[in-house]
This record gives sequence, C-alpha cells and structure tokens, in this order.
Amino acid sequence: MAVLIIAGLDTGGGAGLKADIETVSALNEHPLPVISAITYQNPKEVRGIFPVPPEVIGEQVRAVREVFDVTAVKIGLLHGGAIDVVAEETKGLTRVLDPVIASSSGFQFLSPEDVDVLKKKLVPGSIVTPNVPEAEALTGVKISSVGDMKKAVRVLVEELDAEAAVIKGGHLNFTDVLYWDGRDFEFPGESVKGFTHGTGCAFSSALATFIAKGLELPRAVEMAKRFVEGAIMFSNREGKAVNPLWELQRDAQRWKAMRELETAVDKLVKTGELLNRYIAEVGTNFALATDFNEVFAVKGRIVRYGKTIRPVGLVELNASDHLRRALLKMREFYPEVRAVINLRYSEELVERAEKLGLKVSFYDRREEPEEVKRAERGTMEWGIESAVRRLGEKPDVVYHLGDWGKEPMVLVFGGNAEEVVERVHRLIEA
Ligand SMILES: Nc1ncnc2c1ncn2[C@@H]1O[C@H](COP(=O)(O)OP(=O)(O)O)[C@@H](O)[C@H]1O
Ligand SMILES: Cc1ncc(COP(=O)(O)O)c(N)n1
Repeated sequence: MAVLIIAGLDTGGGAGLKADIETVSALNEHPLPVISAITYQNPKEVRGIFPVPPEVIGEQVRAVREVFDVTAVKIGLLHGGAIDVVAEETKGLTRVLDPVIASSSGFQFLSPEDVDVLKKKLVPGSIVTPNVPEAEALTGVKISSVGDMKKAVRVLVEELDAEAAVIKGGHLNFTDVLYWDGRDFEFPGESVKGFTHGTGCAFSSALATFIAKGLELPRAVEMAKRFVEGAIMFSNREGKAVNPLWELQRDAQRWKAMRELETAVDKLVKTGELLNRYIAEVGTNFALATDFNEVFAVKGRIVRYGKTIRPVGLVELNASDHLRRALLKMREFYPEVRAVINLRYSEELVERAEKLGLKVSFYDRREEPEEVKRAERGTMEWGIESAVRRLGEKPDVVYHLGDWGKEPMVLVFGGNAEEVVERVHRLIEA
C-alpha cells in the first residue's frame, strides 16, 4: 500500500521526511515522499528553511496521486504559502496532520498568522496530532494535566472541526489522549530513555500507515505509540534522534549475534578436553552484545562433562546476568568490546596472558565499598570500572581473586566472539 507523505527535509537526518520514509518502509508499506521545504538543521539547531514553491508541491502530489492508489496522507512541516495547495491537493484522503509549529530545539517554523491559516484550511477534516505546546497554540487551552488534554482535544474536534485529535504527552506525562467519534481515549505510557528528536514525525507517519492498513483509529494510535517507544529505546546515537528502523535492525542484529555466538561456542567445545580444567565451578558462560546492547549467552552455562565440556542450553538473549553486566560496563568505556567469557582463575592463566601481550587488569573485592556490597547487583559494574581505571587503557583480561563464598575468576574480553575464542585458545595453548 502507498502512503503519501508531505513533509520537510531535515539535513541532520533525524526528523521530517527521512524519518517518515523510514517509518512507512519499516512498517512494510510504500512511502510517497513529497517535499514541502528544505531545512538547514543539525541535531543542535535549525538554521533556516527554504520553502518549496506551492506549485511545485502541487505537481509532486498530482504526479503520484494519478498513479498510486493512495488512501492516507501524513502532513508534516509546511510553510505559510503551502497550506492552501496542500488542503486542495489532499482532498478525499484520510489526512493525518502533524501541526509542526516549532522544532524541539526552538526554531519557529510557522508564524501566528500561518497557524491561523492552518486552523482554518487544514485542521477541519484532518486527524490532528499536536504535542502539548502545539495543542495550546491551536486551542488556547493551557495544558498541564490529562484533564486539560481532554478539554483541548474536544476543542480541536468540536470547535475547529478536526475529524479526530490526538494530543501527545511527550512534553508532559507520556499519556496521549485521543478524541474520536464523540468520546476520548487515554493511552498511558512510561518514559523511555533515548533521543526524542523526530518522535512527532515518526508518530504521525506510523499513524497514517496503520490507518492505511485499515486499523480503527484507537488501535492505530496505540500501535503508533508503541512503535515510537521502540524508536526512542533503540534510538539513533549518530543522528541524536529516533530510529524508525529499530525493529528491523534489532532483529537483524539478534540473528547475527546468535549465529556468531553459536559458532564460537561450537569451536570452544571442539577443544573441550583442554578447556575442561578452566571451566568455573559455577559454570562458564560466553556473552556477546549487539550494537543495541542486547546480550546473548548460553542458557544454563557451559559446564564440565566427563573429560570435555558442554553447553547446557541454547544461545539465548539475556541468558547471563553477570556477564551481561560486565560486558555492558566495559562497553561504556570501550564500545568496540562485544564479547566476554569467564574462566576459572589460575595464576598460570594470568601469567600466560601477560606473556602473550594481552592487557591484564584486576579488581579486589576487599576494596569494594560497603554500599555497593550491600546492593549486591552493583558488584560486577564496580569491579569492571575499577579494573579499567587501574589499568588506564582497555583491558583484554580482567581477573579477581574472590572473596568469602565467591569463586576467583578470569574474564577474557574481545571485539567479537571469534576473537575471544582465539584468545582462549592461545591462553590454554590449544
Ligand atoms: N521520552 C519518551 N518516552 C516515551 N514516550 C515518549 C517520550 N517522548 C515522547 N514520547 C511519545 O512519542 C510520541 C510523540 O510525542 P511528542 O514528543 O510529545 O511529540 P513531538 O515530537 O511532536 O513533540 C507520543 O506518543 C509520546 O507519548
Ligand atoms: C523538517 C522537520 N520536520 C519536523 C521537525 C520537528 O521535529 P522535532 O520536534 O523533533 O524538532 C523538524 N525539526 N524538522
């Protein structure tokens, strides 16, 4: 199905047309991108806007509407001169209107006069999706609670003739409120950590796409909200913005990481007789992180099995809590480190690591502050951090000598699972 998008270009690759194209594509529909304005912006600031002439916007829309079977359109950033044309050219479509008035960095895209034209020409008949400040600007209702949001959505529909309205709570309490078909609907949400530049764009294009797929409005709003939560959680660090491709990228990375770790575990098992005596009493595990910091390991760990070794279960997500925390802490300092294994401590192992030129550091649990000890779950993080600081550069191997009831251990890190296997093989002279 084709979804029409009329929006502005964000040169920073965070919001606008690029986020919209990715959103529609990620949801498996075909985007028809019509450009309304070129903005010169980066994640810090919007420097300016070059409006595409209204007749050029009209030509773009006509070119695709004549050929594609379009039912829904998402309208994002416009400029004063474009509002009339867009209203005219989108007649007969289900219109999702994201009334972009200002950027999150504070640049004013529409003047108060433009906002008046938008209210008269485009809000009527559209499904409007303002954020809190935009809803205030459109309705004059001051919004500081869900109760206020409910008042304002009604104004948008009953006084400004919108077909429906969703006020988004990203600037308030993460609850979105929809008014449709004579009643309101609440969509509560939790705060998600990540970049939020482009959330409004992703939300409105996801909404238009779910509508094009035939979902009823409340369900489409729910799905769009969940989509945006993922796009924040797995956000685009480079662009400091949402990542509409999150689900595809996450799943592709999971698949690759699983294969990589399975292959590496097989290799280790092949040298099981040599490794047997280095397997920790509590079991050895082998963990691998994706770029999104999801960590795979062996369910049930790798254990001694007669003279050799054996993985108890399959490679799974979150199958090791300890190694996951060690690896994620190490990645805070050295993001290129992706894999780690724990082996039973022995002096000869540490000496051999040093002889091989690996960078070795350690932590001493007796130095662990009382409050970290009491919290229990912070020990691993504290240990890795203290080992990193002690060495002053990236450690390849971190050991600790144990404590009451804690087995001494050697952690071997690497840039990928294969590198960890190679290091282990050199250490045990396989
Ligand atoms: N930090 C966050 N955690 C979870 N959801 C968020 C967060 N920020 C925004 N959202 C959600 O993202 C969508 C877009 O909201 P909002 O950020 O208010 O729009 P805009 O980008 O237009 O300012 C809404 O569904 C909102 O609830
Ligand atoms: C081209 C374009 N469209 C929309 C936004 C709003 O996004 P945000 O509120 O995250 O700045 C933007 N900054 N640029």
